[in-house]
Parts: sequence; C-alpha cells; structure tokens
Amino acid sequence: MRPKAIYMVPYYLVGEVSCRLDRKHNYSYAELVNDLGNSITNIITRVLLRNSEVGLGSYKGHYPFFMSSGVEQGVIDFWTFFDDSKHGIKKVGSPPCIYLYATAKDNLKRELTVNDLCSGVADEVLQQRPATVKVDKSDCHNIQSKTPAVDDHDKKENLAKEMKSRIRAITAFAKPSNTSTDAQSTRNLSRKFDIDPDQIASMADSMQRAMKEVSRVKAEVPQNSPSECKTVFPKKAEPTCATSAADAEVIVVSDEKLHGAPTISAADCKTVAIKKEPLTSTRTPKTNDVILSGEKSLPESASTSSSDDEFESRSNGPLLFCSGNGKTLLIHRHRSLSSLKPDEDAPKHCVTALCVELCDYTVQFTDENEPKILGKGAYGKVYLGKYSGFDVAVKELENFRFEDTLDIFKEIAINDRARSPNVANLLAFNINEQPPMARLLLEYVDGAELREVLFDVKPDSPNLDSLEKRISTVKQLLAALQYLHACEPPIIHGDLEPDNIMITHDLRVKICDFGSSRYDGLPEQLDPVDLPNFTLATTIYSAPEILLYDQDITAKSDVWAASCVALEVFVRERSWPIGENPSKELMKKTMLRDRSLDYRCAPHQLYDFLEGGFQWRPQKRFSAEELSDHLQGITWSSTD
Ligand SMILES: Nc1ncnc2c1ncn2[C@@H]1O[C@H](COP(=O)(O)OP(=O)(O)OP(=O)(O)O)[C@@H](O)[C@H]1O
Repeated sequence: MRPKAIYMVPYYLVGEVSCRLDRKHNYSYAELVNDLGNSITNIITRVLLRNSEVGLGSYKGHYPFFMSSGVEQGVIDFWTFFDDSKHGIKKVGSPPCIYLYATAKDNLKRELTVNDLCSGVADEVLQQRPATVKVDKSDCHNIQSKTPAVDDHDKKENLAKEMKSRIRAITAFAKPSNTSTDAQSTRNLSRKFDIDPDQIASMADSMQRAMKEVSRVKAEVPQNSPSECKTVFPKKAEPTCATSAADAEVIVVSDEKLHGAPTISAADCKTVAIKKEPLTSTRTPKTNDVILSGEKSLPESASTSSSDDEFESRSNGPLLFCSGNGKTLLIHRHRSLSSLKPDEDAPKHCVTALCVELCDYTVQFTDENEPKILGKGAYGKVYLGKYSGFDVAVKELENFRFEDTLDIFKEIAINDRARSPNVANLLAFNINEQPPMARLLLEYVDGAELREVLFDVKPDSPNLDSLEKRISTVKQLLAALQYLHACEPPIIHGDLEPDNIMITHDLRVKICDFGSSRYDGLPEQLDPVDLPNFTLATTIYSAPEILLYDQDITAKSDVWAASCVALEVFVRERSWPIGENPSKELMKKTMLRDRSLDYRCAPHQLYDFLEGGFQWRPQKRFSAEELSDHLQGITWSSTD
C-alpha cells in the first residue's frame, strides 16, 4: 500500500497574491480582498481550520487549498496543503482547485499551481528578482504547460523529501527558541537554498508567526473535529488583532480602535464602543465592517463601560452574532445588556469586531424524535438547530458533486457578504467532500415564508392583514434589495420570490437563499456564476429579458421580481394569473401577449410605482432605490 503522503509546502512572498478558482476565473488580490476576497480567503481558512488539524503533515480535510494566516498590507503568508492520497497531484487543475497566482512586487506575474509548487517551479519563480523579471500575464498559461507532470511515485517522494528538508531547515531557523537567527545563519540558509537573504528573514518572521498560530489552533481544535467536523468552528480568524478567548466575552470596537490597536486587551473588552454609523443605501459596508445582527440590536445605551461585577456575571448565551471580514463575533450576554429591551428602531450599527469562538450546534428534535425541518430546497433540507442556546437554521446541502463545490462557495461567499437586517445572515458553515455535505448555519427566522403568509395562511402564521403592514413589508423588501445592489460589487439575488422571503412574527422581512445570486458587473471571467453547470431558474417572477431573451440576471431583474412580489403583497394574488408553476412556454406566451402585469386591482396610489418596476426594458425600469423612494413618497389616506 502506498504510504499516505501529506505535504505542506510553506510558501512565502512579499507582494500581491491572487488566487484563481478555476482555470477560467482569475481573481486579483485586490478583488480577492475587496470583493469576493474576504469571504473566500476566510472560507478557505475556515474550511481548513474546521476540517483539518493544521500543522506539518496532518492535514485531514479534503481541500487542497491554501490557508491564509493573516493578511497584512500586501503581505500574505500561507501554506498550501495537498493530499496526495486523496486527490493525487494529477487532479490538480480540475475545479475547484484553487490556484495560487503569485505576483511579487513590481512586474513579476506568474501563475503557480500546486503542481508548480511541488515540482519546484514556484521556487524558480520566487527566486527571480521582481525588478529584473517582467512576465506578462499571458505567459501564465505557459508555465503550466511547461510544468512536467509529476506522475511518477518516486519522483513525488523525492520532491516531497526535498520540500520537507526545506521546511525543516527554515522551520528550525524560524523557531522562536533559535537564537542564532543572525546575519551569518541567514546567509548560510540563503546560500543553501539560493534565496535572497532579505526574503529568508521575512520568511523566518512569517514562519515564526505562523508557527505560533498553528500551535494555538492545534491546541484549540478538538481531537475529534476532522471526521466529525459538523460541530467545529474556528476559534479566531484574525491573528494580528487577536485577543485571547478569555478576553472575548464582550468585544465591540470601533473601526478606529481596531485599526490602531495590534491587540485588544481585557480592558477594551469591557468597553463597548459602537461606531454610530447606520447602514443606509448610500453607506455600503466597508471591508472592516461587521454589522450587528442576531437577536437584538445593541442599543445605544450599551456604549457605556460596564462595571467589573457586571462583566463577571454574564450568562452563557451570546447576545449577538456578528460576522464579516472573516471575523465572527459572539458577544456574550451581559447582565447589563440582557436586561435592556430590544430597541426595534435602533440603527444597525456598523462595528468592527474580532474573535470567533469555538462553538457547537445541535439539530433540534420534535417530540417524535424527528429532526425539526424548517423547509426543503433543491439541494437538501433546512433544520432547526441550537447553537449556544440560540435557535439557528441549519441548511444542509447534500449529494452535490465535487464540481458543485464552487457553487456552494459562491452561495456562502455572497450570503456572508450580504449582511443586512433584512437578510437571514450566515453565521458559520462547513463543507465536507466525502460524504458530500455542506452546512450553512444561518440566523433562524422565526416566522413563515411570504408565500405562506400570502397564499397559505395558517392560524399561527404572521399576518399582513392591514395596509400598513403590507406597506412596511414592501418597504423592508426594497430596503434589503437597495442594500444588496449598493454593495460593491452589487449583489444580485437572482431568485426573489415569496418562497425565499421570510416574515418574522414581528413582521420583519428576511431574504433567504443566495443560491442563485451573483455579483453584478464583474467581468465575465471573474464571475463565479459563469460556471458550466449554472442554470438560471425561470419562475413567474422572472423578468422579460431573462425569460424571453435568456439574458443574465441583473439588479433590474431583481427589481422586476420585487415588483411582482410587491404586487402580490398588496393584492394577495399571484402576479401572473397562470398558476404557481406554469411551464416556461406558457409563461413566455402570456408575457408576450400581455407585455405587462395587470395591476389595476392594486391601490391606485401604486400605479406609478408598479409601472416603474414593470418597465419592459431594464434600462427604463426603476432601480431599487427609485422604487423605494417612490413608495416613501406615496401618501395614503385613512380610507385606503
Ligand atoms: N434562516 C432560516 N430560518 C428559517 N427557515 C429557513 C431559513 N432558511 C431557509 N428556511 C426555510 O427553508 C426553506 C428552504 O431554504 P432555501 O430556499 O434557502 O433552500 P434551497 O435549497 O436553496 O431552496 P431552493 O430550492 O429554492 O434553491 C425556505 O423556503 C424556508 O422555509
């Protein structure tokens, strides 16, 4: 039997780094960080943390991805893991393998695959001085074709040995206990491996930090986590700003504070400093924002310091879940906070927060000992779960093909980024390749689908029995849409319909299911939706350009769908009178015949609003913002 060879290749560079998700889609580092980046970098980090014991030779997860161990101003340290026994080096290159695309300072641009790393091409590339090598991006592909296939077992073993010896040498050099990291030993190592001494010093520095992080994570990840990974969440995502978990009971720091402070002390934890910046359509989230969500908004009065006594006597459950920029925060229930009433109208403060906590969830069972199912979708079921005492929704996606993993990453990345009070926010996730299973832990929406609220009312469903409630529902829906479209890059939901919109018992709107979403305006090759197996669902909420002309979803097609939903909310009838699931052909025929929906049964004040939303040509159609403004401007009389 072949020995199970697991290699970890430390790979360092100073400069930009980008990664590509498959052969076709390149992501520059800037895009990685600013657009998909926060999510993707962190997703990968999280996957690895959750599915693996990180450290030399102990990767047990299924993803031959790299792990970012902290990004600081253009310097990224990461390791590449690949598991020879599971995927084989030959497998490298088939999606969803992540390629590393190294761009050292100045003009050195080379695409590196794991194959390259293994065969030494990476080292060659890295050894070339950025200033003296100018490689055009178009050359990237050549590297791959020039790279010899590493099929031969002995050859792989030799490469592995070589890699390991390098790792050992640099690791020994970088060990915190090694006091001989002087100029001489740097020179020795530099000669031995033919690497620039400055680079050696920076590698050693990175390595030291990385090793510290690895030991910390290793100590924190429970032993049984890799196989039973469903309950494991990362402890901490941002080593450079980290504090110890013990300090992390209540940490909400303002942007300024986080940026200015390399560490957060226990004293900071006792101070809840809220950055008072409400999220509006014009104020889209910034990279470091974390938007409070969860059970309660943190009321303004919480921004005062609390006494030590109170701090000590907090109870166990987290008060708020925050996540964003890879940092997930559980702010624990604090006596002084928990006694406060939730402030319905509190602005959704943007705060920067850090520290995530290792946490478990369990699925909740009915009296008949069956898991409580909240809903079903195309891929799997959504269960009611419990997480640190709080109800959560656990969306399980099963039996997807390995190639579908990218789609799932996309849903996760977008859901993670789409943080709004009117979105069912993503709290955590994990992905298992074998058996194929992805779990998204979402904020639980205690209510019902809008479809049920409108068309299948149950006695305990939230109800929209007054005009005021219906107006508020549509306003919230448009606010959510406006927010998504104002993100940078804009997020297109792509599947707005009453099944994917939930209404809580206190009549808050929460948009779910980002499975069909995409980022708008990214060039085609950057768009993760542009995958071979991606098909757009057409429903009675599809805009004409999608249904009739097979165009891509856009912000304007979301507006069409939202207008259909708005009409349904107001008239409590299906927008198109052709049943719930008409065939595509019937839909097309009806749309071509009628050209527009009949909205004469809606309140007359809404005619202009609906006309704006149902403009046939997307260019003429209102934006979510215009629609929202229009609705705000309508005056209703008491008899309406
Ligand atoms: N956060 C949540 N809280 C409560 N219920 C939820 C939540 N998320 C989803 N559900 C329920 O589960 C159902 C299916 O969820 P969702 O639409 O996200 O799954 P899906 O597999 O993506 O579905 P689709 O087939 O539409 O793609 C929803 O319609 C809703 O009833």
